[in-house]
Amino acid sequence: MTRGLIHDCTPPPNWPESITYLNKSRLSSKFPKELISIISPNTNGLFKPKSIKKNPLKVIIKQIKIENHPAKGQNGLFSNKKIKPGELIIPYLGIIHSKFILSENENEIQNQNQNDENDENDEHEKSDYDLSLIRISSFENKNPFKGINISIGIDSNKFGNLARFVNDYRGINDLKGPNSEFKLGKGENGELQMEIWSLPYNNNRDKTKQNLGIQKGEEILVNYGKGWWNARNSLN
Ligand SMILES: C[S@@+](CC[C@H](N)C(=O)[O-])C[C@H]1O[C@@H](n2cnc3c(N)ncnc32)[C@H](O)[C@@H]1O
Repeated sequence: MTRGLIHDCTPPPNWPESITYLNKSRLSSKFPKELISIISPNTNGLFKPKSIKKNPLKVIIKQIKIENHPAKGQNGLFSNKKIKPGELIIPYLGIIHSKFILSENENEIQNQNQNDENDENDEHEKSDYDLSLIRISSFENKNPFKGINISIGIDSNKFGNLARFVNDYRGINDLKGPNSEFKLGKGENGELQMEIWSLPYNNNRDKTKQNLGIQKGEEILVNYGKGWWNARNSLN
């Protein structure tokens, strides 16, 4: 039962009952207001993303039943229409959160912040649905917290949209590689957002082959990056 979950709008078919469906990202309740203008420079210190439109979406959630698929039994993101090379497939929505990474000489602040933020940081660090949005180094002019490095991420572990179901190509399409990629983009109100795009170039080993885009029924596959897999493998 979806008791207690307040979705932004009616979730798409096959949406899991325990996850809140979003049509725009939300800020974590602990997100510092000083950082809002960095992720949303045009909205006078407020975070006001527009809802994503349903109609242009060309992707669906499907449970994976393919025998030798490494994520068999889980869900994946699949195209239900042809997607051209270099096309925006879907923005990656979730909870936008921040983490202070303190410089060596800032121990005092580190201790002050530890109590309040540890629980939430832990939650996102353990999430398999957390992506980095932007990092701001301690000496950048736009950094309102001088001497502190800031990492802003987006986590769709408990709140998200279809994009949270994108799988990595490893073990699925090793020869061809990914057909899509994560790219930093901007929403309608100029807010930073992570997006999934079809690859604009030919990723096939055979470079004489033309990139025909993603065919109807194909799984959308990205490269999570070696760092993502190394961090998980070292935990096993
Ligand atoms: C962001 S989620 C992707 C959606 C997930 N399949 C689901 O149903 O919620 C990341 C998780 O998907 C699985 N996954 C994604 N790509 C994979 C791959 N190439 N091989 C094995 N598992 C994969 C892993 O369990 C990983 O922790």
